[in-house]
Amino acid sequence: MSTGRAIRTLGLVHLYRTEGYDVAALSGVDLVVGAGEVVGLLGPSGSGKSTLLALLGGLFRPSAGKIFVGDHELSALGPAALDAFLARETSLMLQGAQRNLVPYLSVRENVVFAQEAARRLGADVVGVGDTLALVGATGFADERPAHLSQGQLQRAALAVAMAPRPGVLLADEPTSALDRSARDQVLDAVLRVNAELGTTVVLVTHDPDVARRLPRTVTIRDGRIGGEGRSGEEYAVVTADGFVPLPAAVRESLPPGTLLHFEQDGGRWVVVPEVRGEEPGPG
Ligand SMILES: Nc1ncnc2c1ncn2[C@@H]1O[C@H](COP(=O)(O)OP(=O)(O)OP(=O)(O)O)[C@@H](O)[C@H]1O
Repeated sequence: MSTGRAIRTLGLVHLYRTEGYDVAALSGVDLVVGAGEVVGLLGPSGSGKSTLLALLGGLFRPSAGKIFVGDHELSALGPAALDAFLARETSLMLQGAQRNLVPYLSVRENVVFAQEAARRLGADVVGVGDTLALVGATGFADERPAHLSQGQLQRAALAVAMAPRPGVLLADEPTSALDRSARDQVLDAVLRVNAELGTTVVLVTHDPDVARRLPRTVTIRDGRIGGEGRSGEEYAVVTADGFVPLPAAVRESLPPGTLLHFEQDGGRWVVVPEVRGEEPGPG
């Protein structure tokens, strides 16, 4: 049985360097995901979700900041040690299930292929049949990707991701473009992986129905953490440098430049906007 690994990022910044200008995809993300937790990453298109997931999966290194998976800081590992660590501990399901599968191999052969690659890098892998059964892929294990539905492709990609029994599963929109029944089957499979193996899961989604089934969601906005949802309750999150992004509804009623008082009321903090006209005049 695999043991989920905790994830922690500190001041994560990522710039894409393109010809002529740089794009700041992440501008300081401090995120803690507990071992064995399931977290959904939400946010508008272009807010930085895929970039965050790719950095957690070691696809590329951050421009600044640190990433810890379990006790290891990824940027402190050299290339060979990083490859071996990621092969054992972290699986990244890329957006678009087919990108995770070898097209001329059956689902079973894809899982065997992934296991062999992981074993060469030191992973302790278990039987293929168990992995296929875990994600509900036994019934189409001998089919090639071209013969599978979109939902089956996602479960096949999940089987490949789980082949090395990683401590962390990262999934980029595994339920997008699926009908409701296929979406529920994929989400059920991901949640079963978490429940049975204790794998830590971070999953990007745009789907409010998927988000509602997750115990915790983190919203990325403009490359930062813009808020969190816990069992349906929405929260603002204080960043490591003391900033609090205002929820969208609050922002609409507080234009830029609004002055705020923070007043203590028993055990609570109350935020009181300065009423216009009460500012002290000159002299
Ligand atoms: N390879 C790249 N080169 C240059 N800019 C990029 C690259 N990849 C992403 N970006 C930019 O970085 C920002 C964050 O992109 P990212 O794909 O992480 O967002 P996202 O929240 O996952 O979006 P979506 O929901 O549309 O997938 C965007 O402004 C995007 O245009």
